[in-house]
Amino acid sequence: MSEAAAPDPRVWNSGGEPAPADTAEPVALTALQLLRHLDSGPRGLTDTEAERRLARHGQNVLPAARPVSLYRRVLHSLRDPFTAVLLCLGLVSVVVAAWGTGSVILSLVAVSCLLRSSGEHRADRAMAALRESVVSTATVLRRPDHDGPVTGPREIPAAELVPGDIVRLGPGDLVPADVRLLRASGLRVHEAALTGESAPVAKYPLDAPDGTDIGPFARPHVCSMGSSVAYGSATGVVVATGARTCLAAAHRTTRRRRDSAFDQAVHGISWTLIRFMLITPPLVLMAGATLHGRGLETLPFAVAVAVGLTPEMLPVVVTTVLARGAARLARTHKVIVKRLPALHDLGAVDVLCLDKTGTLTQDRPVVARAVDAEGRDDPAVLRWAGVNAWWTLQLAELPTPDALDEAILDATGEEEPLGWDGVAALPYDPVRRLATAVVRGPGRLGTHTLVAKGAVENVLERCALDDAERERLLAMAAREADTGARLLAVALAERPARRRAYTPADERGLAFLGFVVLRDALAPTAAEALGSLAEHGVAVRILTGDHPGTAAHTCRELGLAPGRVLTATDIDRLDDDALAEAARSTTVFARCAPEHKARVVGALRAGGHVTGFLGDGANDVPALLAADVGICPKGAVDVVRETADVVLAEKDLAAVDHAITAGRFSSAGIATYLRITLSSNLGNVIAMLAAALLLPFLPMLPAQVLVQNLCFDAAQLAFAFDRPASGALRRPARLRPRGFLRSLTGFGLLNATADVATFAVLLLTTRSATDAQDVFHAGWFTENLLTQALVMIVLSGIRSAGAGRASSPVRCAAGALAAIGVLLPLSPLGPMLAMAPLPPLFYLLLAAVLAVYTVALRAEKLRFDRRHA
Ligand SMILES: Nc1ncnc2c1ncn2[C@@H]1O[C@H](COP(=O)(O)OP(=O)(O)OP(=O)(O)O)[C@@H](O)[C@H]1O
Repeated sequence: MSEAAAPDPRVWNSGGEPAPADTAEPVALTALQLLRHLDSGPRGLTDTEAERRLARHGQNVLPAARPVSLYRRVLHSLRDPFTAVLLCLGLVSVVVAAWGTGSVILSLVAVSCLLRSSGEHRADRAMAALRESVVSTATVLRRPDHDGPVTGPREIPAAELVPGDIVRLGPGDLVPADVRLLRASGLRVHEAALTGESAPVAKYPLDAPDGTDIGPFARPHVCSMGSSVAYGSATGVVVATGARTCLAAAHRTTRRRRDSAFDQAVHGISWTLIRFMLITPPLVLMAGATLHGRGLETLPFAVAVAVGLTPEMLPVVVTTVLARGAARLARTHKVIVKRLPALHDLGAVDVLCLDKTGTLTQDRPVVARAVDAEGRDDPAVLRWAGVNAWWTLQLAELPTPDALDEAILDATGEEEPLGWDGVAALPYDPVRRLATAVVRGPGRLGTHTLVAKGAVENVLERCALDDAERERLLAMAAREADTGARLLAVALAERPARRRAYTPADERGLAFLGFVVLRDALAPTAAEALGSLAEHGVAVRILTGDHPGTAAHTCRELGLAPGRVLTATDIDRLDDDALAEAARSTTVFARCAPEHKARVVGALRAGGHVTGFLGDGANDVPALLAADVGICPKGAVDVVRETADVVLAEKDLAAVDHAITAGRFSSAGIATYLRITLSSNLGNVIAMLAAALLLPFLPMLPAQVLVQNLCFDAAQLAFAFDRPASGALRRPARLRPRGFLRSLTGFGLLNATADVATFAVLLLTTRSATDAQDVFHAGWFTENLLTQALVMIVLSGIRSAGAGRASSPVRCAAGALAAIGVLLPLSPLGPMLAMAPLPPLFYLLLAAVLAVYTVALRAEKLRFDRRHA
């Protein structure tokens, strides 16, 4: 194809720019005209042509999905609330000509921005590399050059699609670009990410659409990038890719999530501190003016005290701890965390929702027998189930057999049900829990036979039966299910042949035929993993589409008491509050459609639980989005992998248990860092304010406060490389801002008391010195750094609830901090920072203060551990 004849890039630009006036609106083209317009055909593009189009149109990725440059990242990090406040304080210092304070604060901002952005950049690159291993693919028809034979559909990375490509869509596929439908079979797509509509929407081909502008996402014959196939299948032609899709034009992303538990915690802590930081300078100024008649000259000190409260390294430590935890998890257990904060949320999970099939069982069902309405073996029931499975798959645009269909086809042992021709199919749909094939028998041209198979309740309610007989059959099925069997009901109906399309409304008045009974063995690691999750304080909820009896039996076999099982009908009867209450004590929820799973997850979250959800089917997407952490196996359908936060190599509960433990280690690392930093900072600020009120001179000069801050910040980086304490954490680790900040008060007050005691020692030992102020400053500097080193050593074992010692990076950093604290005032730098050497008696008395402080700190730590055990 010549460049001139290349498809008009605006061909589907319906999200924004109007179509050019001199061309027909492509929306209104017939399918054939559109194929011609795109210079494509039903057999797809040639490989060479596809390559040329890829070079011309670029990769099929949304602009937002492109990597962020380091430069943009630095700019972005200035938007962090701490950095913004520091920046303001630095600028205020410059405005009042406090050059020293201003330049130290601004360099602090620069260093923390650089460290944070380079850390995030590295973490993102590592995450991108991990994500590549779970890249989305598309099923495309391409033909070799020079009219060679068609090679059949093949999988290519979705990013390589070009306009004119012919794609096939099946259940669970992400719609990889904007696609005009050419053929479809029972297709319904989820468009929640585009339109907010949670129910799946029917899509079907229109040969000659009327071109009325009904909005980019409302056209029934077009599937937009960002939607996903709920069920059914289709073949279509790609009309727009990447930045030219309606999704890109509408400036939306495919997923919008609420703040996770982690984001909420960090925001909560940050904003409380920022409020303190903002009220500190006016307080110091007012106190200085009232008590000592000081004016604006106190401002640099006031600013330095506010800076002293900031955990500047928070973003750096958080990013590094989470990125290292995620990398370790990928290396050791092949678990990929796609969103870093999800690692913390994993550690906080206290309820894990699972589906049954494939998680507790192997999802390798085998047919045990087929029985008629009286419970007698009847091979005809299996044969009809085979006809249904064969033709629903054959008539799908993209056949995606599930394990039940495969088991039935294996059991019938026939390549093709002889003599039966497929007429139409209503593919399996998890809401109707039914699949129907319409077939024509040998020599029966005037008759169509509807063969329905599906969940017992759903098939029986479509059968022409009196209530007593229906009840009898339901009870018979329940007895089988109570033995752990999975059941499919099969029913038939004969109808006069017709050309009109079949719809679910035709699945009425069926004649019940019998049940196919299947068995699915337990997953080998499930029982052990359930035990381990229970030991780690994680409650499990089973949300399954299967029969309540089958689900309860499976749980019992795995040692999980099922209690009273709630079904979808029960869930529908409960309002949100009642469901939240019921979800606290119910373990098994059966016959769940996708929205029931999402409602139960939502109810658990509303009840204050941090909830994880493990699923792999397209019907699990709403629940994955509703959960704090969505988990799926690598083999899950595209839309699930795209939606989930955590991807496992296999659907293995043991891997989830490992991931939860890894999340707890990371959260514990961050909490330890915050606890140590904030309690020291809080203690220092309280003591500094007290001293500023009582002393006739400033207790520390602004430059001294800032140098001390810099040293402490640098030492804090060691927490990013802290090794997790040995022994898994036994409880969910969630950062709760209020409780967390409250828990600091004890440590903060102890620190302030040690400071004030030193203050007394200093007054005692330096009263007669000629350079009393410089000696005082040096003494306090030394004591501050020594107490901070002590806090690092004593409190870093806190994460393991009593056990464990500070890891070596933390011990080295604490040692360096202590050395600087003692040596700096004695070094040539001392006089430059207005510090003078201290008398030996001071060191002696300081040692006594520190000894008492250590004992008190250990006692408070024990009390803390006991309270949190
Ligand atoms: N291909 C199919 N054809 C007909 N009926 C089916 C088919 N697949 C599943 N069903 C019926 O629908 C029910 C629900 O299936 P669904 O896939 O929602 O859940 P599940 O696989 O049973 O359990 P889980 O939710 O634990 O994975 C099944 O128990 C079965 O009765």
